[in-house]
Amino acid sequence: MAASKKIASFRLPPLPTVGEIIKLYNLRAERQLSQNFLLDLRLADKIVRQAGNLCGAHVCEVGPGPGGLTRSVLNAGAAGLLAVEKDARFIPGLQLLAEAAPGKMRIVQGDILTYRMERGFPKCIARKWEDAPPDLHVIGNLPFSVSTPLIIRWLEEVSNRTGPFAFGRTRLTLTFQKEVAERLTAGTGGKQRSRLSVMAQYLCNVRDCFTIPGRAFIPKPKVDVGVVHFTPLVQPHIQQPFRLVEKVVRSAFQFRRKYCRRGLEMLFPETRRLELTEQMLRVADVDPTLRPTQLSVSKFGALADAYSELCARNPGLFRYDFREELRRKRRGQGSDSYGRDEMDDEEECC
Ligand SMILES: C[S@@+](CC[C@H](N)C(=O)[O-])C[C@H]1O[C@@H](n2cnc3c(N)ncnc32)[C@H](O)[C@@H]1O
Repeated sequence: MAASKKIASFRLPPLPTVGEIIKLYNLRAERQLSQNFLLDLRLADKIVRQAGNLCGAHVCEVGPGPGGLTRSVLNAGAAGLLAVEKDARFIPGLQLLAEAAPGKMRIVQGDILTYRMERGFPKCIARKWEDAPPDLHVIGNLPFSVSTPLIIRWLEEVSNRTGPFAFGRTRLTLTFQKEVAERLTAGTGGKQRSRLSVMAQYLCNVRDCFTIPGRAFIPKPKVDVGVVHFTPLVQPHIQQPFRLVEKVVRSAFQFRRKYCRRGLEMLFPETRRLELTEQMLRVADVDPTLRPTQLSVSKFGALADAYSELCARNPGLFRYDFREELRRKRRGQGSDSYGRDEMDDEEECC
């Protein structure tokens, strides 16, 4: 009890402000690296509060940059902070923070896309998947170009219980372009409902915490920023391998504004397309005239189960890729109108 109180009351000693650190080390934001810094420490505290109680917790901060969020994590009483930063220019400023919080902070200069987080924390903090989440949090304000591929990778790792999820149901608190945050949290029938909504929500409890206006960052990005919190579910809503679920969901959203049947057809080779699509929809009890945005996660679960059953009965079906078939057709017959129609209609839905 006394120990946790001591941790809770930790405050960083007086330090140069984030703005002063930026000046001191000449840390001009690199536009091509989409660097936008948060200087307002009250906002940084607000983001960090979304993670929950960090007293005595371990935290991996991705992309600490000049250290605004880093200060908030340390002041929230984290026992151990691992900061993974790609840009070497930020390391001296981060070292200043590490010295001000002795024994609490480690800095890794590296790329979060390749960093092996399993190795970053002591094994003793791991919890069983069914238990409460471990005292490990991932927090970050990353460039949008990194946060979207990263969340897709982390969702796959949730399903495989690897990476940060080798320790249990590790919680994530991350920033995204506002529109992506809305997609991640959009419910069935919602305007922003997309592939990303289904993939995130079948594996995690996803919470859209709040929006930060772009003007809060320096330099100001063109869009506002959404803070999203993820807690992996004990039992995913869909009990099929991640790659299979992704294939079904991706196909359904291929033609976002059309009946879901239209996209799902692309799971099957042309010769058996209508027959197998009809079978899948019947077994899954899904109305073929619903739009993909109108399908709930449980309907996607029924579709994934039905598709898995069909794959078990039709060897080689899972490997079928309609794009390959299109390419073959094009090579054989030149560019045919069927192929062009298919590709023109595709939409970016992630
Ligand atoms: C949008 S800035 C935010 C900086 C700081 N967290 C803040 O809120 O002020 C993104 C930071 O992530 C770093 N970064 C970008 N890509 C990264 C990657 N792949 N791995 C680790 N850090 C990365 C950038 O160098 C930069 O410091």
